[in-house]
Amino acid sequence: MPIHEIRHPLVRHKLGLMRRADLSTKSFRELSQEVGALLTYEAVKDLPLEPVTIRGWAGDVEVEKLSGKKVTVVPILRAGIGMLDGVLTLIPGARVSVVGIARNEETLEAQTYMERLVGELDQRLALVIDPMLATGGSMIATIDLLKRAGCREIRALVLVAAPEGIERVMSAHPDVAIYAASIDDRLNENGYILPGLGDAGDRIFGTKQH
Ligand SMILES: O=P(O)(O)OC[C@H]1O[C@H](OP(=O)(O)OP(=O)(O)O)[C@H](O)[C@@H]1O
Ligand SMILES: O=c1cc[nH]c(=O)[nH]1
Ligand SMILES: [Mg+2]
Repeated sequence: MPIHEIRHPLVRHKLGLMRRADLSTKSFRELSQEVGALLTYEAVKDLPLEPVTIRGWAGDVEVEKLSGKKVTVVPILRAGIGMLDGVLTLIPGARVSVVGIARNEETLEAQTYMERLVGELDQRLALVIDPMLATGGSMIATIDLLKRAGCREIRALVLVAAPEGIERVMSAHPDVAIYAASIDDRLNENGYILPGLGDAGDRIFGTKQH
């Protein structure tokens, strides 16, 4: 499955604002939601529709409505929460499956500490959301557990992705499409994305140590 870098001017502008080191927590949070919504718009552009006839102002008219594809949004704690409301703005009826994963800052290994999935996963499109795809460990662990739970249709939505992480996810899960607002240059020696956004969880939750 391909990687989609969303090169829309609104996405590029908003992501550019997020890269400012002195951006407030409030603005970083708002922009995470906005870019999350714009990524969603792209990621679900093939949702199935069905025709339905309704009574319009000049008589009957055939319109299209979503044919009821079930969706679950899967925020990876913590930072994925920062995109959740943006996704739900466009898909308000989606069920939310929460996965808690923290990266060990020394080994960079993803450690799962919580898993609360909704039902009927075999019938749902899962949209996994996390601002950062760095080594790819957290995303792979999430996709692994969704597949173990029966999910067959999974898409990953991230604000920034590193080429190293994209490659790992694509080779572990070639069926999963990735939607990114930006594919950045590389990882640094601590596993942070360059130029990146810094620690997205800290910036969304305001836990950054000064
Ligand atoms: O691709 P990876 O190398 O796995 O790194 C990316 C992960 O790291 C960050 O989470 P972190 O572990 O810092 O947790 P947090 O969201 O609770 O801050 C980020 O939100 C991703 O989940
Ligand atoms: O650059 C990075 C890498 C992992 N997690 C983050 O929050 N930022
Ligand atoms: Mg963090």
